[in-house]
Amino acid sequence: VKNLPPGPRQWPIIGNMHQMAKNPHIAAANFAKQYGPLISLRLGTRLLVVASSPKAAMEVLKTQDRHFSGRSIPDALQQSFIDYYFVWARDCNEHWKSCRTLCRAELFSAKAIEAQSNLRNEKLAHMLDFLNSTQGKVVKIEELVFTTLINTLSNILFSKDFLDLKDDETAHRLKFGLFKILENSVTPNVSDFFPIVGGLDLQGLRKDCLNHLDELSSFSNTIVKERRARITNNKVVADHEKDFLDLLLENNFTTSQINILVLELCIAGTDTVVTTIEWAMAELVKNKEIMQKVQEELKNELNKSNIMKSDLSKFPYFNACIKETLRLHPVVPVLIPRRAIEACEVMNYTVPQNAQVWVNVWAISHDPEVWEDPNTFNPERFLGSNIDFTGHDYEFIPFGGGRRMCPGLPSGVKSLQTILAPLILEYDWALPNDEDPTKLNMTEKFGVTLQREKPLELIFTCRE
Ligand code: HEM
Repeated sequence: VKNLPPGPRQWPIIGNMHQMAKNPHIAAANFAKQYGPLISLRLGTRLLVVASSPKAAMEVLKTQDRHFSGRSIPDALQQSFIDYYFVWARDCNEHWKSCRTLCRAELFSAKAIEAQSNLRNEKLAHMLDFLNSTQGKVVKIEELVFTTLINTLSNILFSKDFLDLKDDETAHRLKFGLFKILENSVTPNVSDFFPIVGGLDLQGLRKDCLNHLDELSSFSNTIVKERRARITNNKVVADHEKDFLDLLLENNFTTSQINILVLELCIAGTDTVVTTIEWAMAELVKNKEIMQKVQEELKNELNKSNIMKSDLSKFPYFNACIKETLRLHPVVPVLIPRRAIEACEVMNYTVPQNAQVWVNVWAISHDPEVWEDPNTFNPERFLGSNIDFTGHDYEFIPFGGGRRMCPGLPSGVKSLQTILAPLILEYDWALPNDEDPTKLNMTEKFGVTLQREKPLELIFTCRE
């Protein structure tokens, strides 16, 4: 193809694979410094185009949104039976559209979020009770938050808890399974780079995914079957008692379609929020003055008895801390890769059909030409600023933008606010073994979600 975006020299057969191995978001950011905001790289037979400036991001997510609305299904998810399709892994087809429309109306609209608030508060109260009973002990933040989120979600979907806070083992199994599906689908896979060997599944990722998909489907399978039986027995449920499962059944979703959508929501809606909360808490432990400031802001108006009923979006500094966490630690660092469904022109270059396209949110967030002192956690930068993550300010796009933007944004933000606020207001946090917070290790580990290399552990003490 003529007129491709510029990029580093490509080696025979492997192209640039060896240069992108460990931290591809950082490698791509470094190439962008050398070759410009739109670059091309080759990973085996696959062409990868990376957008790394607000303008290039706008071209991908707005100007050419339709052209870049495709996804490539990772080989690990190419299962032989077609019912196993993840909405995020598919092109914008009819099923994708109906899932998004239904989710938007029934899970993520302002009305839906309001209707979920009692449930959310109930699960939050369980979390705080659990913390009160483990005072002085080391708590793994990811497990605590994961169980709380999964139970909130499973109640919204099915009116049932999936997990028990005291049952580490099942929580661990579920979390591990969800994580493995996600990890397998982004692990560099020879089958993706050289489709000619795809059928061989040389790394066994496809098989491993299938095993986890099967195991995890069993969590929802039984529930779906019971519900179908109830409907067949003509048990009438009042509209206000219907949950998301009732709606899916009314909309003629098959059991496999339901299983996969549930899994999808669990994968997309837990890891992202858990990781962001971990980063936010790590930054607040590390930056004592910021923590004091946000505590003061919340303390002025909130206490144990009114916190669950309050509108948490009205606390500017608290929300600036959330935004700054999403800026400095964008949890989906290169968005979910897009695929060009047709060739198109971007910034005077040609992006051929089927090229994979990344928007390097991490690079934009860490670019000193876009953000002053970009590596410092400084919530103040968002005070008095209109910049928001709604997908229109291309310097700050942690939820992506355009037609494939994260549909779960309202729910994700609500979870971040409702989980963080009581933890900040009601507890003092300390690191285990009297570790010095200013020296807390902040190393990242690349994946679909940019996690902490070392999971965060804290000891909570109730504040008076
Ligand atoms: C801090 C929280 C979250 C962040 C930062 C986040 C970020 C993202 C990003 C960057 C994308 C890709 C967008 C693109 O390609 O332009 C995405 C897609 C998606 N997210 Fe989220 N997300 C979060 C929470 C959630 C929640 C709570 C749910 C649901 C319960 C969810 C469901 C989805 C789904 C289904 C997609 C795929 C959309 C599609 O392909 O059309 N996310 N998210």
